[in-house]
Amino acid sequence: MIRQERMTVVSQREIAKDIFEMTLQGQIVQEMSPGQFVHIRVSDLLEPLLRRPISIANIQKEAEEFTIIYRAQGRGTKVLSQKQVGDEVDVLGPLGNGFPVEEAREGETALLVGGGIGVPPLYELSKQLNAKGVRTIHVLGFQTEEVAFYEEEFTKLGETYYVTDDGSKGFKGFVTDLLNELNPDFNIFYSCGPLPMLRALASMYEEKKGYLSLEERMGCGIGACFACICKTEEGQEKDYVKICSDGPVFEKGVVKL
Ligand SMILES: Cc1cc2nc3c(=O)[nH]c(=O)nc-3n(C[C@H](O)[C@H](O)[C@H](O)COP(=O)(O)OP(=O)(O)OC[C@H]3O[C@@H](n4cnc5c(N)ncnc54)[C@H](O)[C@@H]3O)c2cc1C
Ligand code: FES
Repeated sequence: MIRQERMTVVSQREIAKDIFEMTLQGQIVQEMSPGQFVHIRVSDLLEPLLRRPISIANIQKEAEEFTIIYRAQGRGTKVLSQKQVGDEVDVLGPLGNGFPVEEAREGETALLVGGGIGVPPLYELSKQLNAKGVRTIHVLGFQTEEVAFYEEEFTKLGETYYVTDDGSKGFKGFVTDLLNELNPDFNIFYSCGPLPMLRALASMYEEKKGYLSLEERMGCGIGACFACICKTEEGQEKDYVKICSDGPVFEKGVVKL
């Protein structure tokens, strides 16, 4: 069930250049699953008015806490990065349909491919896959070393590779270049990141089962304003989907990339 709650900031730290990790406490954590997102009103003032959509990166139900990882780039996310421990934040969520963890079976291998600020939702996904006995391989792409994060966290969960545009950390190039070299053996893939990366993966692994999380500019976040519509591939039930309420995660082949 979608709810609006004033959640309390329990930690906030900069984990890479302009990349912040914020943990919030509140009751809606109980409803969260990997790949879903929250819609955050960053200020009680009139400006900035629109909420910002941010993925759920880590869920700790017992403590009623969840974590987001976000890049402070524009007006809204910069305001968010100034919040202090004890401040309250207006959160709407959890929103959307997340990654189907049940599609990977115990003993199978899942390939998780992330790019930039598409990496955060893969962390909770990997935790839940590992908890049910699925082996995970993580391939994480960033522009440079200074904006890369969570190496220790992902490495604890499975085989982890970093890829940077300039080679400052790990492999130099695109995640697809590394995947061509690695040629990993896996049963299913999950991915979140920039559209060109998702497009390249979908055509590279045409014969595999895969799920892609899409990012689109959003208004309401709950399916009411049509700000986030995308065309579907031919043969689909609907001609378009709303990323916020039908997604953000779709099976490969549903949305025209
Ligand atoms: C489902 C979903 C999950 C996301 N998860 C994350 C995450 O985990 N971490 C993270 O850093 N970012 C994430 N993003 C992107 C994030 O929402 C934007 O970077 C952020 O809204 C930009 O706001 P701003 O205040 O920095 O920029 P501004 O330029 O001030 O934003 C102006 C307006 O444009 C919208 N906007 C700008 N860029 C984007 C974008 N790329 N996607 C959607 N709306 C945008 C904002 O929501 C706002 O309404 C996600 C986006 C979506 C749709
Ligand atoms: S953001 Fe309003 S319909 Fe998706």
